[in-house]
Amino acid sequence: QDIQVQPSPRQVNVTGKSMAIPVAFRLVGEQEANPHAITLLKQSLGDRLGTEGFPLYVGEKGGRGVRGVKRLIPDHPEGYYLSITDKAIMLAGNDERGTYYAVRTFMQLFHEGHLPFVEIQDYPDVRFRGVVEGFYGTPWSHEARLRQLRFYGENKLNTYIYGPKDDPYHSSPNWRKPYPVKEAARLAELVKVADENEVDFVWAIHPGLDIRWETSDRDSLMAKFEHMYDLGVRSFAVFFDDISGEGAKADRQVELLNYIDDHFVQVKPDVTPLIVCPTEYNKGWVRPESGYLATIGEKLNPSVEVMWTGDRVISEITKEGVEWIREQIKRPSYIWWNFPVSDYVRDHLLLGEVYGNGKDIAGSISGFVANPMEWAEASKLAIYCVADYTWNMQSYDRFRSWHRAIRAIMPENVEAFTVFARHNSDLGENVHRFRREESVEIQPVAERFMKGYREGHCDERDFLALQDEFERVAEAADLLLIDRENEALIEEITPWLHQFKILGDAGQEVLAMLKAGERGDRELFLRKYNHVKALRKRSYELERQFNQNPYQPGVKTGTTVLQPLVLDVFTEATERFNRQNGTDLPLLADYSPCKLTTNVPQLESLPLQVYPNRVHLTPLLEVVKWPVGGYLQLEFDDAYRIPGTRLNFDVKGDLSWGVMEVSADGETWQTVALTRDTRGRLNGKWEDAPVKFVRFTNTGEGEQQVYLREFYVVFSL
Ligand SMILES: CCCCNC1=N[C@@H]2[C@@H](O)[C@H](O)[C@@H](CO)O[C@@H]2S1
Repeated sequence: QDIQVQPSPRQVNVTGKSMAIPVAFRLVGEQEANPHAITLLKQSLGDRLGTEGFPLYVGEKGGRGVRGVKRLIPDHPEGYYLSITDKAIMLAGNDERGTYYAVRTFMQLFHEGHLPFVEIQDYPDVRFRGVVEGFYGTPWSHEARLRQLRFYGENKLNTYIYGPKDDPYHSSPNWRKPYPVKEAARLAELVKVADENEVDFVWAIHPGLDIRWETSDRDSLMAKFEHMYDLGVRSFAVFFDDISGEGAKADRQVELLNYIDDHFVQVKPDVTPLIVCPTEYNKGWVRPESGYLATIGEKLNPSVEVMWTGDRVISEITKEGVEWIREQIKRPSYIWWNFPVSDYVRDHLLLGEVYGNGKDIAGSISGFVANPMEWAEASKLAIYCVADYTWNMQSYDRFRSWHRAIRAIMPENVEAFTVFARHNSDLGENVHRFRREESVEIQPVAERFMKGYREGHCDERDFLALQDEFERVAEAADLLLIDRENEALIEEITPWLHQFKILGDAGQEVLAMLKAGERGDRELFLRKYNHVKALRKRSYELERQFNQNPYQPGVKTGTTVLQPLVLDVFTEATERFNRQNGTDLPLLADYSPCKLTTNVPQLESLPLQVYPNRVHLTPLLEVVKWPVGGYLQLEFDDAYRIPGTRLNFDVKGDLSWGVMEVSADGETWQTVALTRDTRGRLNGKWEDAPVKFVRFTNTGEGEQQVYLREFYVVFSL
């Protein structure tokens, strides 16, 4: 079909003919139709809309204006029937939202002064579709949220769940308190703009960190919901994720949730179904012996929606997986998809395609919301694709959707943003071992070229292809840095654009270095060598200056193919030069003086943040279950003194179950005395003979549940 509608409609019949856009439309049905749909029509048709001209019928099934097409309207929530003929235009919704969506589709049919004669019957696969602002880190700004809600209206997403972990009035300590006046007014404005864009604004509460199972806290929660209801909120959620202890008890949670459902949701005339985030929210964390999910499945009111992230915290959603959980909770699950969220790989941007989820899962889920990055505008790439996928799964095409998302978000710089997004999509090593494709087109060329170069021949065609790619990288960075069409987006990604420019330059220069080496041109080789070293230093300085945070500070780009290629070519060319000229030009420092071993499942692939004299474990956001005998060990490349070490597990009790030890040989160990400071952190040091190993072990009687807030070791020769 030559018409481009986002998301892809279900059933489209085009006749191939079209008509010039009428100069005037006679609007029929204005009084009865969804007012937001009428407002949208007026915005897009302006003064062409009036009481004279080409007939334009709009309204919900049963309305006078659309009486004739009643049986053509799909009988599904949010469904609509649209037809354009040389006689009239019909925009007929199965319900109010359907009418609104018919208008959204209609607005996309205007093309070069013409309207195609077309008949569309359309409705969404998934009932609740949208975004959950549920990440750790800087919550989105008010302006960013307003832009998001309008974006959801354009893309037929009907749900925005407000649940930023770092909002103290959403979570502890102030979930019991009403919002201060200013914040309350902003939330009220968000609700209003959400309504205008036919988006349910779902306000979530996260009480589990300190909730007491008494009527006083239950009443506090009900009062808070009433306060939010007064602000205009009509959709509510309770999050019990990422907690341990009292708050994690299933029967207590169910008792509270059923109470809220019975005494609030079901008694209010206009509140949508309650949504809950269970504590066991992915299959990897299910403990059958706990009976947690069984309690939810059997005792929680069937009208309550239960969220689920899949087989793991970060995972692709499969038919098998959603059918499994459906059995457990005795209802379809409401998917919280942890993509493009990057709060566990904060130095990376996730701008790649949306793929890996089944196209056959619609029958077993009630909702699908994406948890985005703290970078609101940059998250729109994935959100656009999720809108397409959840509306019409069968016809979803990951590349087509991604490419149309880029055109929608950066119409003036499609090529440049495509290059940038293509090389900023993988996460790198991370604790969840979740990876995404990156640099897919150039990867085979890079691999083949490097293999050939190592074997002594440099394939000219591949060389030129790589050179061309690095030139495009450098060009894209500069074009985007001066882009003014989407300033909010450029502001978010500027650190990564600077890093991308350096990568493009470095790529071209290492290839020039290689050529100079092949030609035996020492002087040129040394010039290029020094330039690459300088670029590398600038790259490190960017890393230290931008996007600083306690988790993954810094700015990474092209980490899966392009950066390793630059490093490989540089290393190979420099080693050859040193051999040919008897020189000892240093290589680029990229080794790590320390490696981690552990038998704690959740810590297995935990990346380390290595600095000149300190090594940090990447803090974790989730609760870590630390089994008896569980240990975490750092092995250094040399023997060092340990002037300081610090750990913070954010647990209330003492840490008598744990012991910190050091060793020179990995055989004999000495205990390090730890002292607790005023903020509950445990500090220690080892001033005796230098050691190569530092480890922490649970020598207690039972499994411990801790937060890995901070764990670092200062080492020095
Ligand atoms: C079933 C839905 C509950 C999901 N709750 C989650 N909480 C955390 C989120 O705040 C994080 O952004 C996410 C990614 O780190 O991990 C988990 S996913």
